[in-house]
Amino acid sequence: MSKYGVMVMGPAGAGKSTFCASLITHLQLNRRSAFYVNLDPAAETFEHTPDLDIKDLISLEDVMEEMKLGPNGGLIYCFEFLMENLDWLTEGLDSLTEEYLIVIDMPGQIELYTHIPILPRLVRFLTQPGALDVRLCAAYLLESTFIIDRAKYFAGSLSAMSAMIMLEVPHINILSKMDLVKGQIKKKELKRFITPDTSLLEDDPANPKKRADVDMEAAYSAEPMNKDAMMSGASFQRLNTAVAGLLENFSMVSFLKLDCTDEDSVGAILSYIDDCIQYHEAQEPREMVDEEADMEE
Ligand SMILES: Nc1nc2c(ncn2[C@@H]2O[C@H](COP(=O)(O)OP(=O)(O)OP(=O)(O)O)[C@@H](O)[C@H]2O)c(=O)[nH]1
Ligand SMILES: [Mg+2]
Repeated sequence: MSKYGVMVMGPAGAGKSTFCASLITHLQLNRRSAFYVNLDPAAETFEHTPDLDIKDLISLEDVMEEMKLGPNGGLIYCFEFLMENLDWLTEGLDSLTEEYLIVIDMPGQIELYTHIPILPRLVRFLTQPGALDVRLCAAYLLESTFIIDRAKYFAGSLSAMSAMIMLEVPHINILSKMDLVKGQIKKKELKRFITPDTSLLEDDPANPKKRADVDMEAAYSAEPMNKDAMMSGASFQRLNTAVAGLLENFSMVSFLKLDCTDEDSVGAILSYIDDCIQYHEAQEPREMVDEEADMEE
């Protein structure tokens, strides 16, 4: 019997835990079963108490103190420890039926999603047929305020693509906190950020080529004079163009929009997740389940 789940990932502060909480509330309101797994050993407060919490296995505080590690090294240590104690996950998840949506809240350290091979191993373990066999969807959150700074938006999109390629499970990318940009940017303009491509750099306000008030000779001259100039200099623009071109060529990243304060928005994302993992195909018709329960009584 398969299980169904979503792994919520993304950089620090992207809104992962808030999304997990809104998703669980939405599932509960719709009479669906959720199982909340917290894999962030640094998380302290929760809107919904986790059903399974990595802190019961290992504490980041203890690791930092005993191993003399900083928060990032400590987190990697915690994940390595988790990988050596996967029975803990098996025991926690084994009895779940296909009715449940397992919601996994991940930490925000970007190292986890880029160059350390722990996550692919964890995902392979969770999805392994014949074992836990979780049909897993990865949801990668990026904060929508990033779109104001094109360079940040492309860097974030690149990390989303890197996670996508690394994990090899159905994947959705989400621009979170849409309520923060809705009033500030026109709808038509917002639409352009659904799929990252090089055209977004053509009218980048930070691109000196596009700014009449910038002395072009100076902007493209050899050495930047200060940090701001460095972030808008010619080599930086070339780098951004290359990154944007890469994203366009791969044509893998596109974003769904999420506003956690809006129930419909959370519901729409849940529909995408359900489709990705074919959740509904595995469910018995609800009426039949209810009837059977009535007959047994
Ligand atoms: N306006 C608005 N704020 C949000 C939204 N989602 C999250 N936030 C805020 O963003 C901040 C970070 O949210 P979290 O959910 O803790 O983010 P996270 O990705 O879990 O953070 P880490 O676990 O530390 O990486 C909090 O102050 C939230 O209240 C949203 O949809 N709209
Ligand atoms: Mg969090």
